[in-house]
Amino acid sequence: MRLLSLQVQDFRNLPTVQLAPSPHATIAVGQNGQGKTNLLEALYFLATLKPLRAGRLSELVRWGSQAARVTGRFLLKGAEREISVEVGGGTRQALVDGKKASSLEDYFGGVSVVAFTPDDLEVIKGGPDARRAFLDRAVFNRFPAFLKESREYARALKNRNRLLRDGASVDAAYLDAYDETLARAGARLYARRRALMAELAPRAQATFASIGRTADPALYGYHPAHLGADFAHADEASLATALREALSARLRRDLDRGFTSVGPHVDDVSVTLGGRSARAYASQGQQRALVLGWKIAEIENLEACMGFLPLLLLDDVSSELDPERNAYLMGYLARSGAQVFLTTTDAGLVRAAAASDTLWLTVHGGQVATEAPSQP
Ligand SMILES: Nc1ncnc2c1ncn2[C@@H]1O[C@H](COP(=O)(O)OP(=O)(O)OP(=O)(O)O)[C@@H](O)[C@H]1O
Repeated sequence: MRLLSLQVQDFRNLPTVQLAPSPHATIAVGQNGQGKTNLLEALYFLATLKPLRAGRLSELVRWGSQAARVTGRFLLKGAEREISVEVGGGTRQALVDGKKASSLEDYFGGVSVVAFTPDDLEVIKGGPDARRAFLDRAVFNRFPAFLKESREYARALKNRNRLLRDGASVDAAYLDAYDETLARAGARLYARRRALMAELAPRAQATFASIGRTADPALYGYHPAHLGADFAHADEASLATALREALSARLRRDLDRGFTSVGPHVDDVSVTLGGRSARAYASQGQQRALVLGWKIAEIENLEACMGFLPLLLLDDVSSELDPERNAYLMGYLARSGAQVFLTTTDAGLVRAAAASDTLWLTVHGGQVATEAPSQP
């Protein structure tokens, strides 16, 4: 997979951007608040249809404009295709080769992206929802059908919660039918997440061992609390049965609260260092290394299992990592041959690692120029 060209219009503070990225590294340099992250966000939005950080779609449209548009021309399995996304009036429209996409599968068709931003530290420091979102992004990259499957689960959950809020008037038989649907959809999500973690955790643990500078091993795990010891081997039908039982066991409580308290939507990923919670005990630098281990594992895993490297977006990562880990990351990226977009406020941090075919961009006040920053 390779991005051949990118066009951005009225996305955040970027009025117009048109560029042909390097097949390897494209490095955007600029002071704080100039639009570097916005450029990465435009790419992320194109590749996922999800904002990287905005809560609402309307935040993506340049102030004073009606709509934003991002278009990318990709080389995918030897064929070129163009995908575009338009946002306006709070909705988004996905286009393939200029026509409305017939389905999300048609739109994505092999485009995948892995982003690494300073906010990713939330995966260690933040709550379960941040880790779940992180896990699900990786699952979606690995198993594109997961997008549809997680939507089905979200729909079933919404319906059940609506019913629970009706409280005493709920017909038990009616609720049973909802539980059946929810348990089946939930079991699929468990199985997808479990499969991804089985591939990814050993790789992430190995990467951490080489960058963590500690004898303590890292462990990344996914094990929903109510699913018992045989979660690792249970088939999907057994997972659905277990979830159904958990839903029944908590029905009273759920009716009181008006929402469903068990299922993939409340799961967590555990990250431990030397057997202790990384959130409570790992240093800031170790936490960064734990996230870096995960990201590199994700890239390696996609290449091994899907046969292509994702597009990599690295936002201001060089200032987050110490020189040794930074050198490790740059070395890894150069060896991997991945197509990378990288932002930095200080070109000096990445100049030494930049190959001769690097495309340098200078970002200033939303204007993106294809020129190298001057050497100090
Ligand atoms: N919808 C929008 N319309 C216009 N400008 C916006 C919009 N959303 C954000 N901005 C502006 O974009 C700028 C921030 O850009 P961005 O986050 O890309 O900065 P950056 O270059 O990555 O900076 P840093 O190095 O601080 O992370 C801010 O000036 C902000 O006001």
